[in-house]
Amino acid sequence: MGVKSITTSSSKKSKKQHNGKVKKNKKVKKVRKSKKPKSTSDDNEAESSVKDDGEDSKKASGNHVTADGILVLETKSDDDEGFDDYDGHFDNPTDIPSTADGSKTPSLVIHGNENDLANNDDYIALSASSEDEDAKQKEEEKQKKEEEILEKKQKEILNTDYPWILNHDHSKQKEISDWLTFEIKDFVAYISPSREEIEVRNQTISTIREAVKQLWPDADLHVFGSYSTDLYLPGSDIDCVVNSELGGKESRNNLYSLASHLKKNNLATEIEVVAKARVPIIKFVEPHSGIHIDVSFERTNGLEAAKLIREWLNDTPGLRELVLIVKQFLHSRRLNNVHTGGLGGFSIICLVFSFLHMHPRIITREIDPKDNLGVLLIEFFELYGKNFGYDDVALGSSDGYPVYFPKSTWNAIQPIKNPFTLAIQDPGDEANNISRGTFNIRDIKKAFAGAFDLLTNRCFELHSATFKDRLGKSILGNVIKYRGKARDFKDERGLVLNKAIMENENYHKKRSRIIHDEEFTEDTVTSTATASTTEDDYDIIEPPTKKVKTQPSESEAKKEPLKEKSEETYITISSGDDDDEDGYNPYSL
Ligand SMILES: Nc1ncnc2c1ncn2[C@@H]1O[C@H](COP(=O)(O)OP(=O)(O)OP(=O)(O)O)[C@@H](O)[C@H]1O
Ligand SMILES: [Mg+2]
Repeated sequence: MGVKSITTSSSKKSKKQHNGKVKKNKKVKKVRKSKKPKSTSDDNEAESSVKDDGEDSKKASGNHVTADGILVLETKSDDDEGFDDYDGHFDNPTDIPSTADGSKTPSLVIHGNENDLANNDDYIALSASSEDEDAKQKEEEKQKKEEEILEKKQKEILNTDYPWILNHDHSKQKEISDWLTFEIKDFVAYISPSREEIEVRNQTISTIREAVKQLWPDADLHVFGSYSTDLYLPGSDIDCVVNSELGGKESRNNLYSLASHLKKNNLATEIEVVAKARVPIIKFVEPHSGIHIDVSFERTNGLEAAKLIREWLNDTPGLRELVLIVKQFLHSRRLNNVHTGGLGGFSIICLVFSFLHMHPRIITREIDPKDNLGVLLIEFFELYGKNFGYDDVALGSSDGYPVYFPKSTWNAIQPIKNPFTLAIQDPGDEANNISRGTFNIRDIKKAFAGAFDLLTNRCFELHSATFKDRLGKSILGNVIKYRGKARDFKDERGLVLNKAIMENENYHKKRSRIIHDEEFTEDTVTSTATASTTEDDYDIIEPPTKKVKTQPSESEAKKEPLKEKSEETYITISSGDDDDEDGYNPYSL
């Protein structure tokens, strides 16, 4: 089922606009990264090697470089992070003016077939044979010309910002919304990982894990975040966590020990130790792959979240596509970095998940999300750019499904100093607002609203253009750009195993076995105790606390239409232990 027109009216779940009384954001302190730290006595013990490094260390911030070249950040800013040469400015490839205030957005309805080829003087009359040949020749010439124009335009865009349209021309689509849907799919295919990229990530994780185990035999390294959910862009970092039997690896000294150990083994450059943060981490670049790695310590919440997000992906068609587009959109505007008030990957996932699960036309099965990604993207921008009531509404979940609730009833975030903030309840911890760092919601909202205007204007413009003028044009290119290394369009996630996913599945399987075994032991102990005390009629034995698995609720049953269609291409890869899979299938997404 496809939607054949774009309307602006369907996603007005909350019409409350912010009141405009927004305090100016505090300026974020910039901390200069030490790109080429001086390498000195590598042999020093990590703990003792934390020394002052001249003038830098005298800064009030307390940031300094250790003797073995590790940057220690007492305060942290990541605003120079990024994986390509984005300039942070919005370069509109078509120079279509945006309706700056976003208030007068035209309602967009695509009419009949004015642009059909049949209306473009393509009619060839049947008559005498010489005329036939003439007409045929003319037609061939015309086609040749069109191909030349397309080729020329495609050559031009090689150096521009929307390479996903190369050899993927959808300009002849009757419905503009379908054109945008195809472009979104092409973009996702374009940035999806190749076999080599997955292998490099797998290898990188293995190498770091070995090094961690070498230093701490009681510890292991697990991956969470976008690599373990297949929601990574080509340059995304890998989020890892070190957990240990003895615990305590998050101590300041241990952080330095690991940083130093990785450096000595040539496994880390550009190392930063963020020891004082709420979640202490080490950040570095693995030099062989060039991948940015974040390592946190002694936590399991990210591992839980990874499993949950994979379940969301399985149950929510369109989630992966829209998340990747929104990530890229925010990245190219440098609005994705939580350290500078941006919107992080986890928050983006929650916003899109909530949007899709509460969309009236998806709930009622009126539309198939995969066939309507274009309309949905526009409506996502409309909702969070124009209509969402940031002042009053929080996003949360109930029975595993997203809900809205009043911010005023969320005790954990009281008192609310600035009402114009995004509040998203962590699905794994109801006291945690995962978007509390997103203090720049004003710019994010503005960017979303601008994207809505740009996309709808572009759709209008291309709708009334001739097919000749549409050739080589992009709709999506009006709001996102990609300036990484040239890529092919191969999504090879089905060809090679993503070890982070497999290991996360194994981790959860193992954990549920442990819980089961514990319960079983408790049951056995209890029944033994019961048996041995049967003669003692008055001994009351408390039943063991059971971990109750939630039954699917009524609302879950209603959500059935969001389940992925089974006729999709399905390639399974054996992880060596079939039992350990949680049903995640990259090619069904
Ligand atoms: N504010 C937060 N509170 C609790 N956990 C968080 C928070 N932010 C991130 N996390 C955890 O860290 C993981 C990675 O978060 P992140 O924002 O880096 O998203 P990501 O999917 O890895 O995106 P990206 O590819 O942009 O890095 C999340 O899946 C979540 O488990
Ligand atoms: Mg991440």
